[in-house]
Amino acid sequence: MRLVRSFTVTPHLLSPPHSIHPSRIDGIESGVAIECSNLNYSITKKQRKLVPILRDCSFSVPLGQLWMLLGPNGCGKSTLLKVLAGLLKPTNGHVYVKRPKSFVFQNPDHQVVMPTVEADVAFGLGNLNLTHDEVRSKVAKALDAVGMSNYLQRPVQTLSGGQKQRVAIAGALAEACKVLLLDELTTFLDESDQFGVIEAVKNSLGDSRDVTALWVTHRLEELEYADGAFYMEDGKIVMQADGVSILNFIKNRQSSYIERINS
Ligand SMILES: Nc1ncnc2c1ncn2[C@@H]1O[C@H](COP(=O)(O)OP(=O)(O)OP(=O)(O)O)[C@@H](O)[C@H]1O
Repeated sequence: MRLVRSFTVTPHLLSPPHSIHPSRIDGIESGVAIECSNLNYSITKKQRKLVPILRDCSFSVPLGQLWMLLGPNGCGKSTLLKVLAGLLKPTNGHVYVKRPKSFVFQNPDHQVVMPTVEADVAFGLGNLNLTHDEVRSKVAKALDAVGMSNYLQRPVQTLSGGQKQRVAIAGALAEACKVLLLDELTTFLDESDQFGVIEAVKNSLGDSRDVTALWVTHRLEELEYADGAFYMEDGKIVMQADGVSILNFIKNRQSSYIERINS
């Protein structure tokens, strides 16, 4: 498991009964890549006081789609993504995420660990007993999916933030990842890098749509790329809909908030 850059979460990190509902193991057949029901996550503070962070979250993401997760600062987006990745164990409720799954971190400077693009994308393939040609072929295919084929021998320190994110995603794809969990990748990026990364994620879903992505963002303009989206507030999923409906919902909420503070 890679703790820096993207990492593929191995099955043993998720232990039933908290993480997999028995009746949902067949989620793959029903066309679902991610599914949560009544998911709660709380932290214990001083004097054993339980503080809820995620409250009764129920939602699903269909296979082969790019979904986005939005909500105000501190509403629980990153925590939810970490629960889906298996980094945090839910307090109760059920989680199903198709495997293998990879989590890509926000900071592009934490994404790449090897000196060249080729070495970095090949990094996770080391234990798989592959021939040199097989590794090269997987690396080439993954870099093609994120539009970075011409960067094979580039030293990673010469890449932009968005290019580093794309290399991290290629690393996950090379490892045959089926679900990408992407935590605010575009926060530190300029506009061209931002849309380069979104295009790369869209392309990563593949022609056969066998990869699914869940993308946490603050940037409303990214919603036009989404097949669907969630809006969270105070640890709850408030709405699950298409990108346009979520966009309108957030804009209405922002307008009524501005009206309230101006009145
Ligand atoms: N280990 C922890 N200890 C105490 N509070 C925590 C812990 N982890 C998360 N929280 C709190 O839980 C809430 C949700 O945090 P989280 O980072 O998931 O929100 P977020 O929606 O991703 O925020 P942002 O958009 O600012 O990144 C916040 O109020 C945060 O302070």
